[in-house]
Amino acid sequence: GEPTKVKEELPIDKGDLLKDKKVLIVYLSRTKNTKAVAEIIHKKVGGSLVALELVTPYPEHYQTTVDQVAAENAKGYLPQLKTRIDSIEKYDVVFIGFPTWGMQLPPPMKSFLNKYDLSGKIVVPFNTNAGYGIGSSFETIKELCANSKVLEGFSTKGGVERDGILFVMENEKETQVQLEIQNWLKKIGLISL
Ligand SMILES: Cc1cc2nc3c(=O)[nH]c(=O)nc-3n(C[C@H](O)[C@H](O)[C@H](O)COP(=O)(O)O)c2cc1C
Repeated sequence: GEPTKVKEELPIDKGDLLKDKKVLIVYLSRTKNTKAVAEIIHKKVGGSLVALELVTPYPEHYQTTVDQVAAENAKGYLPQLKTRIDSIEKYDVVFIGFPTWGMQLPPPMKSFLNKYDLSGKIVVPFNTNAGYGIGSSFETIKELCANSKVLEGFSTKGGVERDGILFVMENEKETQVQLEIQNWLKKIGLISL
């Protein structure tokens, strides 16, 4: 298949935890809210930005996708990833971004964490959701990254696809989320300004 697209950004003001560290930001996004959060983080910490893609994408139809995800979660099914990360071992800090799906970590992220060994790395979760929160997703990351240092994650309200509200990361919401991300990255020691 075609190679995975990786966007590169230079870091601006690395905090102590990021000095001499290589950053990877991997995210899953259907309606681009988590993607927008990933891009804000990328601007602030630099590194490589990668969108997680599947061999067989989920359907366009919302409820069909909800039902498929529920079935996959029930069976522990791990969908096959199209995305391949070149030499995961070279990264020290791995951001993991995803929407809440069925109050869980989405199956593609379970696939990612099953496929790539993040032992010894710093793992940083981030999330968007329809207002019902992160569910069990951050806990699942801790379980699947038992040998990583999992930092405090970031979560914000994104779209509500069920109600036809898709992308919301613009105007005042975008400005607000930029500020929240700035404060969060500072709090966990990844940026200094
Ligand atoms: C299959 C599916 C299941 C979802 N389940 C939940 C949920 O359990 N709780 C919640 O708050 N939002 C849920 N949502 C809404 C998304 O988490 C929310 O719209 C998010 O911002 C989407 O991120 P994205 O734009 O990066 O795809 C679900 C969305 C989809 C498509």
